[in-house]
Amino acid sequence: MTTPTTSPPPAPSVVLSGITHRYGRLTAVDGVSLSVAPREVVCVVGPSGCGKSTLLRLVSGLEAVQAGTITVDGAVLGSPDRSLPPERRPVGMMFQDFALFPHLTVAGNIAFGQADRPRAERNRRVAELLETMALSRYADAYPHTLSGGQQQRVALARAMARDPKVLLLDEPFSALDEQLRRSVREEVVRIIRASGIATIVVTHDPEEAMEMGDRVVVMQAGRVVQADTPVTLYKQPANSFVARLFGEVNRFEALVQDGQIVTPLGRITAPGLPGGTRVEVACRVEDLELAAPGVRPDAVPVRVRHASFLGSATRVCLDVPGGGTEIHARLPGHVDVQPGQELAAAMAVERVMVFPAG
Ligand SMILES: Nc1ncnc2c1ncn2[C@@H]1O[C@H](COP(=O)(O)OP(=O)(O)OP(=O)(O)O)[C@@H](O)[C@H]1O
Repeated sequence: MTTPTTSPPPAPSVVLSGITHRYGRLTAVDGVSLSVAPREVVCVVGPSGCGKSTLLRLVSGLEAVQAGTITVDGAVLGSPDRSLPPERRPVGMMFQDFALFPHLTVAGNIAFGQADRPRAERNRRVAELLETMALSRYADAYPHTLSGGQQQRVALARAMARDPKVLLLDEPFSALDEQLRRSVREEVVRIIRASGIATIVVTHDPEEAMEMGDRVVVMQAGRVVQADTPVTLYKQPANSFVARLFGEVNRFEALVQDGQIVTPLGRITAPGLPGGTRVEVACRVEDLELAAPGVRPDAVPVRVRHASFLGSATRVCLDVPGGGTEIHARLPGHVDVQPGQELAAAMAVERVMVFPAG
């Protein structure tokens, strides 16, 4: 019998280790370690000011590393005592305002920054990228004559022109309107994956991070709170902040009593938690189940406050009589409920999350 073999995961291409960065007295990045493998897309997500862009600026060389090390394929790009200039780093960048040069054609924009390459090699690479991006027929067009999505692809081609080992995208789609954003995003991810380049995408949009990232790194106040696959982040968030980032939740503060947590929606068991522990119980709106009164013994009476039909789902706002608690449910499709209607609500206990009270 042969022993089944699994191929080892690829060695990380870019490795950030122990990165701390201060602007004066403000610590923008605080002890961040992160690695990205070839072919991997890692999304860094978090609220404004949590240090996402600073991380990218450190990798690109626009900021000098103060503490920690950044390597690509084992070679040091930046550390407190060694810093490769930005233009010598094997790093491609596409930033928010992907400013194309208006006076250069599409081909000229892509060729920009390759001046040190022999002309034939440069032309070959430009033609290759034009084809990859489905832009060949626009080679001689000027940027202002292109759609937003096409301009985005030119910017991506420019970032990839020097065959970087690492690609950095900072809020790459924020200039596009909602409709265009989705299709351009899909297209860009397809191109990046086919290229095999290790990619870090910074976004403040959790849905965008889940859609694009093989792994998503959640940052808060300069620190990595959790780095995981989108599914793990959603199902096993490290804390309440991460849980709320990836979807609307009902939250209750409660006390553990005799191995149980008493919530406005009934009791749940709390194995291993000592009595008197203060906890936060979080239940996603889609994990709140509604039934007619009296049907489910585990459900508590609730009253509909109002309901909104959202197309693919109905969001229902409910009162739990007695405690003054307001809760929300999100039910698939169109559900016909009326304000004032009496119902019963229960949490899908197997998916309820319990965190230490903040
Ligand atoms: N050059 C600078 N000088 C001083 N403070 C800065 C500088 N650049 C960033 N900061 C501060 O560092 C913190 C992190 O900024 P950074 O731009 O990395 O965050 P971010 O998560 O990318 O935010 P956003 O999503 O708003 O772009 C913020 O408090 C910001 O005000």
